[in-house]
Amino acid sequence: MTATVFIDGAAGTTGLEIRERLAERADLSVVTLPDDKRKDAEARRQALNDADFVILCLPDEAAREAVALIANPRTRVIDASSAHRVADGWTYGFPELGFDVAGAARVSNPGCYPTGFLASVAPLVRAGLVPADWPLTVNAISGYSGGGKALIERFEGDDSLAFRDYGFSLAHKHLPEMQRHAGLLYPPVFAPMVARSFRGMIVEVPLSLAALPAKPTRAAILDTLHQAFDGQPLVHVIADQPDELLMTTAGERTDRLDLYVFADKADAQARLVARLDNLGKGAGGAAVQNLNLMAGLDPLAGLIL
Ligand SMILES: NC(=O)C1=CN([C@@H]2O[C@H](COP(=O)(O)OP(=O)(O)OC[C@H]3O[C@@H](n4cnc5c(N)ncnc54)[C@H](OP(=O)(O)O)[C@@H]3O)[C@@H](O)[C@H]2O)C=CC1
Ligand SMILES: CC(=O)N[C@@H](CCC(=O)OP(=O)(O)O)C(=O)O
Repeated sequence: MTATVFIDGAAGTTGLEIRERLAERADLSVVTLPDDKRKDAEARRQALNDADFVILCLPDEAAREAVALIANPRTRVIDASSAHRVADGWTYGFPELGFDVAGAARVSNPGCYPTGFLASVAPLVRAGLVPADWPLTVNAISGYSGGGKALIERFEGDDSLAFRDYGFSLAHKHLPEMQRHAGLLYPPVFAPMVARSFRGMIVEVPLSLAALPAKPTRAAILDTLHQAFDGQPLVHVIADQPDELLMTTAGERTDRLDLYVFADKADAQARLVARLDNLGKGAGGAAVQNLNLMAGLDPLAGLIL
């Protein structure tokens, strides 16, 4: 019998992305609620407990409520929200970093910005090239779909809005997962921004190589990243150093995550740059990848490479 997958929050930005990736699948049966029932607690309780897998594409509070509604011990959960990313009993849904997603009953999808940050930084901390107490910073730019329906409406309802700089409280909700899963003593200083592009994301970590105790070269960093992601179909370590990286207003729909390492000729400074689609490996693509692994299906089914 094919496994059933209930998408809670299927009418939202991430929910729609997941539905599209699962639309042609014969190896899964997708369940969604009709519009007049999608926020009805009883209808959701039933769908949550009837499904083999549920994917939560909800705001954090609604995701916590959904988990509390599940009484069926066989129902396995993938939560796209930030409610459970450092919670006990949950597996962080980043299989390329060694988390055992396939065997997990509760999987929390990484945030979009942390996906880029962790891919660049976690292997370097694990290899001892960046010490756990190093004061890292992250500069990142997201397509406006990263803020869900509300931010899409804001950008698409106001042509004069070009760019948004935010996160000035220095308490962004992604900091705990960045710190925890990179193995850092301190959270990075995080400067997120939004551009007038529907989708797409660039996450950049500047590094003073000369100041680091291990004084790593660009070649050593590339080698560490290559080893970390060798054979991973979604994560690509790119040895080239292009002059520029561009985002278009529509953005590219992809589940790839591309990692670049830029450095000066003397290996004194570097910029680690991750490029992804916030709705791909940053959300919907990662959810489908994790679902494939948990259900023991073709790991790349439905993904956009
Ligand atoms: N957008 C992105 O790039 C990423 C998003 N995420 C996370 O995924 C989750 C969903 O985000 P996103 O799709 O962007 O958000 P959206 O606002 O686009 O969608 C959220 C959906 O949840 C619905 N909803 C809200 N409350 C309830 C409830 N109590 N019961 C049932 N449905 C409810 C909303 O209904 P209505 O349509 O009526 O508003 C909406 O359809 C969030 O936790 C977000 O942080 C994670 C990574 C990246
Ligand atoms: C552009 C924008 O507003 N982005 C969102 C994060 C989107 C996201 O990744 O959601 P998760 O936290 O569930 O991962 C923000 O900064 O709050």
